[in-house]
Amino acid sequence: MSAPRTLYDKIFDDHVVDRQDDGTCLLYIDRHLVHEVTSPQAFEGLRMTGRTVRHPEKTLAVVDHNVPTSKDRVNGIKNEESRIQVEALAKNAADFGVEYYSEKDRRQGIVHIIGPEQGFTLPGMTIVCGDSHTSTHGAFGALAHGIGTSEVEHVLATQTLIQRKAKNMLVQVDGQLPPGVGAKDIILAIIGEIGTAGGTGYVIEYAGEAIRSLSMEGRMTICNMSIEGGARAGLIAPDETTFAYVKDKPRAPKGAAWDMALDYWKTLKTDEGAHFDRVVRLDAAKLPPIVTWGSSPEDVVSVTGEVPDPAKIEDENKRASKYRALEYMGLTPGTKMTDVTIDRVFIGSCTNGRIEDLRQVAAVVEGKKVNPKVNAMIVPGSGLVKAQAEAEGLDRIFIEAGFDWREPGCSMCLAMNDDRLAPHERCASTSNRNFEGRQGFKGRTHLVSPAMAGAAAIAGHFVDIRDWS
Ligand SMILES: CC(C)[C@H](C(=O)O)[C@@H](O)C(=O)O
Ligand code: SF4
Repeated sequence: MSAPRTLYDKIFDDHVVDRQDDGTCLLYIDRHLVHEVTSPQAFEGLRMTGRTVRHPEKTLAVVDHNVPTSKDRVNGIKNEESRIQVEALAKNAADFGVEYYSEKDRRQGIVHIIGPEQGFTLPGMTIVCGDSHTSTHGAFGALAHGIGTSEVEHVLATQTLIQRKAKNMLVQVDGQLPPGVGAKDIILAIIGEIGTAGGTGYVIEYAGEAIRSLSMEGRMTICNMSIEGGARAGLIAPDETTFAYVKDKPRAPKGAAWDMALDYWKTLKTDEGAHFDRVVRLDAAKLPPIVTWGSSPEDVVSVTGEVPDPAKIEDENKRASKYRALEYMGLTPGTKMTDVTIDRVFIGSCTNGRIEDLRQVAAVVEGKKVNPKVNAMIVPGSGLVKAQAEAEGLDRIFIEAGFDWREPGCSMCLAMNDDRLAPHERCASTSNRNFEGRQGFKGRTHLVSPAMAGAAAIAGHFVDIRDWS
């Protein structure tokens, strides 16, 4: 009998092409997603050395970061820098024979949303993209992580990647979530617990009753933010929820191939007694809705709590950095989070731009009006999410409430396109990063769940969604 292995061990082992004595491995890569920001030099490198893309059919390219989210984008992208990057990807994809979704394609969207939608993301696979939130795809029990541009070139040319094995961490979330508390609150609570460096050197497997009860959308929200907890990848073992989501997706296996795939996918779980280098436990039943107060995703507080006082932090450097965060955010210790007013709301991103997220927002805002002091936008994560939302009439609910209903893209998750905060504007955002300047120069970001963002848009300040009616 071989030693019991974790899910991560199994997927890693199944993809090793070569292992050196020092532990350096060459891993086979099953799927490569490409976007416009981190691929131009990679394609240029291939061109300069006269190489081709080794497996174009295992590569999928899409524009997301730079595309405007306004309706008139079909008439061309006005911002020159953005247009150049978008045009470069279109050309590179055509030259190298890679399938490409342009901003005019209804399948276009954020790279981490379209992979799963197309069935390009499947359990047991190794998946890479020149983007840190590639960890999202781990929700399917795939080993998925971000890579740098030189690695993008390496994968394009060889369909392999040089890797060292990471350590195993188990995050066990037991119990059932209370009403109004969701996947976003779980992952913010985990990051609050382990810190943004807590996962460094690990691949995290999320397990436990609360994780099992989540939809694929919720699981993607969790795995998406693994990188914010310092881990390069997060994993959730595939189960019936996963298989039901994947079935009949355009690129999912069909017929006999489906049956064979399913037999394999069912083996993708951590063996009884497998070793984890670190175990973190959380009780879902005790979780409140969470809001970040600072400029790091670990700066979390319950919505019923107050802006914390850094004076209580022992470590001098940490204390100084939290004072700086307070100043940047324009907040005073002791202020109740529900007294913090907001100027903007951003609902979207690869963390929370999927159909279930939008349904949660609709349930909260239906029949209500966005606070007149708030500018609120909803950006579907993909063209297919948008079409689904419109088929369900969610767009009507949003528009009638006074939300701006946009075209798909990364949008205000990061200030790389026209959607951005003005200096000092305060935003309730469903995205994953609240770093200084992330949503615009001097912009102030508070990370929250979709339901909490919807409620904040109506109220004009943070509210405890558990009291919402
Ligand atoms: C632009 C890209 C390289 C970046 C990432 O890697 O994550 C972006 O998607 C982000 O969320 O900051
Ligand atoms: S939505 Fe945000 S986090 Fe996701 S890929 Fe785009 S910029 Fe990165």
